[in-house]
Amino acid sequence: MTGQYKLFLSKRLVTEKEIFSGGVVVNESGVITDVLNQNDVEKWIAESKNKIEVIDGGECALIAGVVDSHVHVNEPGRTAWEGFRTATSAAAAGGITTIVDMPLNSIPPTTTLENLNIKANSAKGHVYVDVGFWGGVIVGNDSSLRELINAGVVGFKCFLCPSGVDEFPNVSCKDLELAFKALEGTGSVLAFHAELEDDSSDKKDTKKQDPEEYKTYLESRPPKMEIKAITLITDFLVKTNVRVHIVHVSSAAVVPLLDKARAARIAAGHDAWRGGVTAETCHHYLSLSADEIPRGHSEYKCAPPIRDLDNKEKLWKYLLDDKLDMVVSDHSPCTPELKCSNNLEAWGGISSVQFGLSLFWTQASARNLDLKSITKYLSVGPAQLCGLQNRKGAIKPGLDADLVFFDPDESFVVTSDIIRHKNKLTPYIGRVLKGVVKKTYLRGQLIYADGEVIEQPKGKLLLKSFEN
Ligand SMILES: NC(=O)NC(NC(N)=O)C(=O)[O-]
Ligand SMILES: [Zn+2]
Ligand SMILES: [Zn+2]
Repeated sequence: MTGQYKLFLSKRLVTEKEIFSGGVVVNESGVITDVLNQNDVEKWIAESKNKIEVIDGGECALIAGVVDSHVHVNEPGRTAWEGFRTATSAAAAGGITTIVDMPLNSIPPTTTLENLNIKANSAKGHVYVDVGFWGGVIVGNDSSLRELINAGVVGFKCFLCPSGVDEFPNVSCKDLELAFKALEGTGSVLAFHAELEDDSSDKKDTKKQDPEEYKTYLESRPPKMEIKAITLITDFLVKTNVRVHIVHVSSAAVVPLLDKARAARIAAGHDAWRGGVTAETCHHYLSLSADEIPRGHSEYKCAPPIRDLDNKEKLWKYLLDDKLDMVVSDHSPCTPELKCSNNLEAWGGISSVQFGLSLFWTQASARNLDLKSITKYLSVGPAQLCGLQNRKGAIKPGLDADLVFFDPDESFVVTSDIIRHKNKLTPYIGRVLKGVVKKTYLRGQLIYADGEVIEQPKGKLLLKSFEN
């Protein structure tokens, strides 16, 4: 075999199962060929007939690149909110090697093959990390779903309540029936924004309350809205074999309902991962709580909302009990003027893609979790959701060498000059986070080093007609 091999060394190499001193061998195509323990490293070097470049991270942990399966890039159409260059350079700086773009907020939305191609063409040549794409299910586009699958979308997102943008209308039960029918047998996944309007009489009239207080917004979207949505979805689950995923679970109260639905599907012999019923939560729900949100600061506003401390602790418990499958950013930025002090009127969405890994590690390390938790919840889980498990998400032979040298013991302060998102507004300004990304590699190639993103974007679009 000719060609340049790379050998990445670390005293703390993190696989799905172990942390040990060893090395990762990467071939000239950027694929991992071997994962070696310390004894085998010496042997491999001695016996290798290949030219080898050794990249020694020393005490820095070597982890799999993070897969963030929930990112709104907004280009084209709302490029002032976020674009491919800025979002993917923030991702690279944050140890993320794959993002998956959500189908809404860009214009047009990713709801037809033509629209997907428009989006992919605006991304092409401008991505520093690999980018996958979600399609959207909206009113009346069921006939477009199969061709979007054939083009390579990872799955579909739909809304059960207004999405915040007119061009992405929420679906009714009738639309869902058509969508499930179109997706049956494809292996694709339908992801739900699971909030359903609650019209019960005991709902607080938030119009009479101070709109700058976060509590006012929080009370306008009670856990009941999430429960109602999950109840509707689980009613569908008995009628379909399609994989279902719940995005951004906020209320811990829905987790037992999902668990029950999953158990029923598994008992019925459903052989998809997790019985085809999966759920994610987000860094903001695991890092923040409603009581710490200052008045008039809508950079904390997202839907569903950040809830109280007790809810946050329950989400952590469910995550560690394997009742939630992954943690993602739901990076959904906008221009500063849309983040006004009125929490009822401001845009709902939190910007954070660059900080997900360190946000998670700040919390996880304080809870005595080890580095394998990062791989499990931030890489393996999202990769599996998106059908990328044979390419992305872990350090093992056959997968892309998407690797990060990460110092888990060092801390940093979030300041606006280090933020690479297009708009710098984020709830995390001034916070001290634990865990610093030193270097990020995509398919074995350096894409970020010590504060600098390497020019010449090397990312691929994970679509059939755009790869290579
Ligand atoms: N239109 C949006 O970007 N919505 C997003 N906004 C949030 N989560 O606040 C989402 O994922 O629902
Ligand atoms: Zn959503
Ligand atoms: Zn989102």
